[in-house]
Amino acid sequence: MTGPLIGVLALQGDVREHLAALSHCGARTRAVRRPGELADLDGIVLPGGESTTIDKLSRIFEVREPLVERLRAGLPAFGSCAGMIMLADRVLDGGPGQQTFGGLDITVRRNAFGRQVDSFESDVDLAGIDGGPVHAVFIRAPWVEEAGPEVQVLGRVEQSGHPAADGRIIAVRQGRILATSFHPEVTSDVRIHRFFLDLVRQ
Ligand SMILES: NC(=O)CC[C@H](N)C(=O)O
Repeated sequence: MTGPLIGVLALQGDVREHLAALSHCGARTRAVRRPGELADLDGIVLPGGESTTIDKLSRIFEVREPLVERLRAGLPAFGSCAGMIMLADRVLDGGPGQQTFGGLDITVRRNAFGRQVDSFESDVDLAGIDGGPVHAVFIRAPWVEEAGPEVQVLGRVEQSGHPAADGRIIAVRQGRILATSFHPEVTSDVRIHRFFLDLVRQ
């Protein structure tokens, strides 16, 4: 049996880390830069990086429109950090003219944790992820400020040592779209990638 074919949008960001985690979990992978590379994908990962840059490059590479269409048509997707921003229908504190691909009925706030807690790590319990909390790495991360009725909240920051961060939504799922504020791809814990592959196979 061959694994599902998962693309990683490879315009900017931590593409290699996602490719490695997906391969480790048995997926076939493809770095995606051009529209034609979307054709036969079973799912796509939008990496962490810089959402304003990914937005601009997606238009320059003319991959934005076909990707938005595939997402609307139900292509399963997982976005981490900047990838979460790209999947959000609404962004607060976006760059000038910043656009997203959309797909998740959420409002995200960019760089939400602010200067005091710019980057931090915290153990978080996530619904649907067995085997104990996930060690979450946040790097100038967004949080989910509002989530629509179809969105399942999978996790929040708890007891991080940063009162301003505690209680904030940092992992969500809507149908077969998954997003985390943090970067599972920079740790050796592949449970979230496995969870995504289970969504793809559903
Ligand atoms: N680590 C990240 O992906 C940071 C996201 C970045 N702050 C953005 O706005 O896109």
